[in-house]
Amino acid sequence: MFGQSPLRYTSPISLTYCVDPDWMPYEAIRVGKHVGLSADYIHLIGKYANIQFNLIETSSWDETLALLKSGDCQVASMLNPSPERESYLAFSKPFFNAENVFVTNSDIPFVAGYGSLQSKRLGLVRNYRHQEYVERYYPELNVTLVESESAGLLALSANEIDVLVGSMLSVARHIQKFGLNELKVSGLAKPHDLLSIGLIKSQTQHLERINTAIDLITESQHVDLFRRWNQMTVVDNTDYRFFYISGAALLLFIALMAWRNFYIVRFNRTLVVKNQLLEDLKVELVEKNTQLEFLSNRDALTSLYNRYFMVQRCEQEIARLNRFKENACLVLYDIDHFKQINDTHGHSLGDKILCELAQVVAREIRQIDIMARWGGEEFLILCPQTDLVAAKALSQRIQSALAKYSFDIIGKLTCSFGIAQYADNESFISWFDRADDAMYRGKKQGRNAIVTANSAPDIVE
Ligand SMILES: Nc1nc2c(ncn2[C@@H]2O[C@H](COP(=O)(O)OP(=O)(O)OP(=O)(O)O)[C@@H](O)[C@H]2O)c(=O)[nH]1
Repeated sequence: MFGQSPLRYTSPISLTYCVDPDWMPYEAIRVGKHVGLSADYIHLIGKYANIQFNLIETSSWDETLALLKSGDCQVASMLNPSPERESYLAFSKPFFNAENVFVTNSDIPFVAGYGSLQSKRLGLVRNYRHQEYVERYYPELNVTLVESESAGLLALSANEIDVLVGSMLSVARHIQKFGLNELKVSGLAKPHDLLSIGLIKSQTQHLERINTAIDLITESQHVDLFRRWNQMTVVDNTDYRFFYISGAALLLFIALMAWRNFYIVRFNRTLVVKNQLLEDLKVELVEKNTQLEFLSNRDALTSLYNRYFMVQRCEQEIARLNRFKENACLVLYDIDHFKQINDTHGHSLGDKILCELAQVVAREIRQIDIMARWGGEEFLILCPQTDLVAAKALSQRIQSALAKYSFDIIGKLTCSFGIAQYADNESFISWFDRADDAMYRGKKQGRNAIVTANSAPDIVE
């Protein structure tokens, strides 16, 4: 898998090295053999730098660090620089970048950074660079040290800690390996890993040889190695039921609102039409009522007030007269020999003559006078604020108007008039009867007469 590269260093050298025995996929010792990503890099760098790396087996990272400090191990195959480590190691160029992550149980949705972990139990691998980092920058955090990332993940699973910091590739591998599916990556943790080779200070002269070898590693070789050791499977444990239910509820709500809106718009339209209809009906009703009022008060043939209305109006006038002690007269007039007109010219001409007469007389009376067709060819005029002299003058005016007027077909006609002035506290019947009596006396006395009726003897003109 590794391509051949020009060897600049012909004189071979030999160095002892140590690894983290439990940090897969970065590195580990399995059956006495160095395996993992750093094993491939050490092999490649050794080949390019002409260095024979001899593994010294350790059982923990602590032991590895102790052997490096004592000088028994001359090289650390893969580790991050840190201020503390720089006191006894020189570091090569970084040859592998990796993310560090916060791992939690799935009930913690997101970890924004160390600052958000105040109330949490934070797990860190003993002597990993993060311990040094947290002690320096976040000394207030509640830290629990674990022996390795795998031990930390098991502690997290057993709820002994709330959050563990580890390298993305290794924790992902351990989660898969142990089937810890309730755990998940909840955020990125600083600092970012820049993995290098560490050389003890007494061997610093070989650093250039190692850095040159690192430079010879091509991009495609880096990618090959990454792919070989990164077999991370992303397990999505998100419970989408809530989203589906919320989405369905939202859609249902929107549909209900749209349906409601549709019906409100339709209902409003119907309401507008119904209201218009109601308005039209109201107008029609007012018209009909006006018509009805007119019809109920009027004579259908002549359009004069009818007897019913006249009786009511006279009763009102009587109430007023009794209170204010004013004069008022009734003038009752009847067409002379009307039967002959009907008999000679027919009933329809008789009707026409009645209408013409109503118009001729209406022109002669005052605005405050009220005229009604009392029945047949008989008419009654109520004259408020009028004494006998004025009523007589009115009757004469009508008489002269008739004398001048020429009716259709028949030419001239005359009427007989009976006049009665209202007497204090008199009933309408009594008042009318006196006028009626006067009018009939006029008939008897030869017709075309104006006869007054009062407490004095009747005066015949
Ligand atoms: N055309 C027509 N005739 C009517 C109407 N109402 C009553 N008459 C007629 O009026 C006539 C009244 O006749 P009479 O009561 O004898 O009175 P007259 O012929 O006028 O005689 P005097 O009143 O005594 O002068 C009758 O022929 C009725 O039929 C009507 O609405 N139209």
